[in-house]
Amino acid sequence: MLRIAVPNKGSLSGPAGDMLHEAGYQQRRESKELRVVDPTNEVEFFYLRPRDIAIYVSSGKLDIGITGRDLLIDSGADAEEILPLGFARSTFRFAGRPGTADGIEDLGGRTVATSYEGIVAAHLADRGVDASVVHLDGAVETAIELGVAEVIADVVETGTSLRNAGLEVFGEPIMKSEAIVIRRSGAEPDETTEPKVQQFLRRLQGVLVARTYVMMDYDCRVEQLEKAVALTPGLESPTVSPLHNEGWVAVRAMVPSKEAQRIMDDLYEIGARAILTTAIHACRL
Ligand SMILES: Nc1ncnc2c1ncn2[C@@H]1O[C@H](COP(=O)(O)OP(=O)(O)OP(=O)(O)O)[C@@H](O)[C@H]1O
Ligand SMILES: O=P(O)(O)OC[C@H]1O[C@H](OP(=O)(O)OP(=O)(O)O)[C@H](O)[C@@H]1O
Ligand SMILES: [Mg+2]
Repeated sequence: MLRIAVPNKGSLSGPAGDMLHEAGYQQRRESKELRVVDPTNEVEFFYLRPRDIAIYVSSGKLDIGITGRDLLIDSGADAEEILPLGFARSTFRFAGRPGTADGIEDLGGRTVATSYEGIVAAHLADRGVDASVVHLDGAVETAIELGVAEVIADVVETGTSLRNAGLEVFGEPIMKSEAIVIRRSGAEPDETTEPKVQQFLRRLQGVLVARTYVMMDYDCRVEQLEKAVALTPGLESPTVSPLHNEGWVAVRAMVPSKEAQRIMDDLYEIGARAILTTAIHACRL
């Protein structure tokens, strides 16, 4: 059985469970379950604290795990990213009261509060800045008002938490993060688990593609086909079928969902008709 670590709480937990469910895996029914065995797919899921997942995976006790890129780097664990998953996107940044600092070069001799001590200490050391780092478990924004630190380094998504605390980001972003699949670094591919790992990754990739692409169908005149195909090149190449009406063809291709409306407008402009899109529920590329 493939042994997989899944976040049990926090921002990663809900979307990770949804993605695994969409990929056809059995998931826990209530949030207190620690382990789920999915015998059909020969997979066992362990629900663990997101921060601990890289440690379990690097120890080799679990084959792969889902965590945040920032958590992986912060842990310093010997594990590597093998697939980005596109959710729990955030940026890790310095912030303080307006006017506190313009960049990292102003942080010498000051105190930075953070839940990601590993990332912050390494970033400061890389740039030769000698600042103290105070570790806090969460609600780091409040550390400034309460005088524990002058500066914080934290996860920023919408910026609402910072605004509510009267803080502003400064300097370059420290890193960009999102949910990722990880495995032990430099692990020798194992004959029995490797095919299962690859199947798991293909399933998740299928979900990512189904979420970001739609299927587009339309009819167009043969003379317009080259222009139409340039607008909808598809992943390999579009399917083109003859229509009963001579001089017309039907075209079918996958297009990025974000661009679907613009592509439909452009196709209409060059004379394509009966343009429609349908959702993709699952796929293997
Ligand atoms: N508001 C957010 N938007 C997007 N991603 C976030 C957000 N807050 C945290 N993350 C991401 O979630 C991961 C941290 O998960 P973790 O469960 O440790 O903290 P959390 O989501 O803040 O939950 P909690 O603080 O309730 O324990 C990191 O990868 C981080 O980048
Ligand atoms: O930019 P925003 O959209 O406001 O999101 C970022 C905030 O979300 C997380 O906090 P969470 O609610 O998890 O509380 P925590 O600080 O205690 O972890 C993170 O630590 C930031 O504080
Ligand atoms: Mg949090």
